[in-house]
Amino acid sequence: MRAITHGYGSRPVVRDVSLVLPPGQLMCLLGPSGCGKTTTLRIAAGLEHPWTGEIRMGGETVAMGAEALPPERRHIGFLFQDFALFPHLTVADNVGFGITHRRRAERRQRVRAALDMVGMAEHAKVYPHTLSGGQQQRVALARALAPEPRLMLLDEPFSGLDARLRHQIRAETFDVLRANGVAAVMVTHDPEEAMYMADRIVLMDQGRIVQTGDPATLYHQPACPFAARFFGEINELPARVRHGVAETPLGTLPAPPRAGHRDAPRNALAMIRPEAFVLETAPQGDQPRARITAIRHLGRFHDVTLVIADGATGTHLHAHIADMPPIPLGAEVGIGLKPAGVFIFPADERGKAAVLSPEPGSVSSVHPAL
Ligand SMILES: Nc1ncnc2c1ncn2[C@@H]1O[C@H](COP(=O)(O)OP(=O)(O)OP(=O)(O)O)[C@@H](O)[C@H]1O
Repeated sequence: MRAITHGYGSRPVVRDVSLVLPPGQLMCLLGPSGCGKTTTLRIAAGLEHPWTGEIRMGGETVAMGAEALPPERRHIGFLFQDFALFPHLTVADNVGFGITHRRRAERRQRVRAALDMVGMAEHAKVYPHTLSGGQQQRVALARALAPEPRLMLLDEPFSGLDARLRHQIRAETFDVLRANGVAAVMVTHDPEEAMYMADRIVLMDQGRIVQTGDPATLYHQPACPFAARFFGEINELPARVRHGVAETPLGTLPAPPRAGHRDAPRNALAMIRPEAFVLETAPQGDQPRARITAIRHLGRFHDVTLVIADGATGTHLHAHIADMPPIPLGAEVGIGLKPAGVFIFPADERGKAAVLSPEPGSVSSVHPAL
């Protein structure tokens, strides 16, 4: 997909999007509601004709300008949230629905193979209403895979399922796609789901691609404040950068060149993931300090609220501490930071507006844009 722009009426909702999906890989389009994920998927499917740009599949141009191959000739499988199986057809007939043009013996063999893939072969003769939600989802996956598509498109396929089933079905879907080497593009607004499923995540905002990369890159090297915020709660502090060093309320931190390497100090934003904090019970010398005002045990870690003396009200920060030392509420601790969870951005980068705290010097941790 190259330089695709598309919209509804005169309003563009997908802007200059280019994507490359290597064979057998799973790509997730991730972003907040309305950012253009589904429209991008529909363009790939041939359900929307892009205003501009080109789409190629396996070396063949399937859309360019007014010329476009219809969806049924693109050899694409679909799995959407409302995967509606046909209630009056058996499981086997549902799965065979998209391959009725093939010879009978071949069709039977494909249906059998597709049901085997998802572990539903023994349910071939029953009707969908006798199956659980998870089983129905497996049948829908088998139906999508039966025609041996060269590409699978999945749009929030697990969002109708409750949390436990969702985890199970997404793991099964991932295994089936992987085992069969099926290339797939999946739309989700859930960063955790994208990180679980994707070889490559494409993060979108307002119709544009913000960042593309493997899950670790997006989490550990966010390209902008929006990308940093999208993957979870993050603390935000004002900073001033000069000569590659950021002055923050938590002391000086190294800053990348683009955050400010000129002589004149530049306003910047320091973003700190909660898990980047290290608490020192015996602060040393001029080490930055904070007071502990709340400790909540959340299973895998403690959520610790810290207040640093910064302005009249102090600044609240949230730390996630896996091995919580025995520290009483109200104690003062030294603050250390693991560099991998600290990002410094120029204050004028995208997302600047959200940098401002609701009240001067108050809560500066921000929840993901879900
Ligand atoms: N058929 C349509 N006609 C007019 N506007 C549309 C149509 N489909 C989508 N839009 C608008 O285009 C924008 C992008 O929608 P799209 O469904 O692609 O986003 P999305 O990222 O998939 O969001 P969601 O997760 O909420 O589905 C939204 O503002 C949406 O309201």
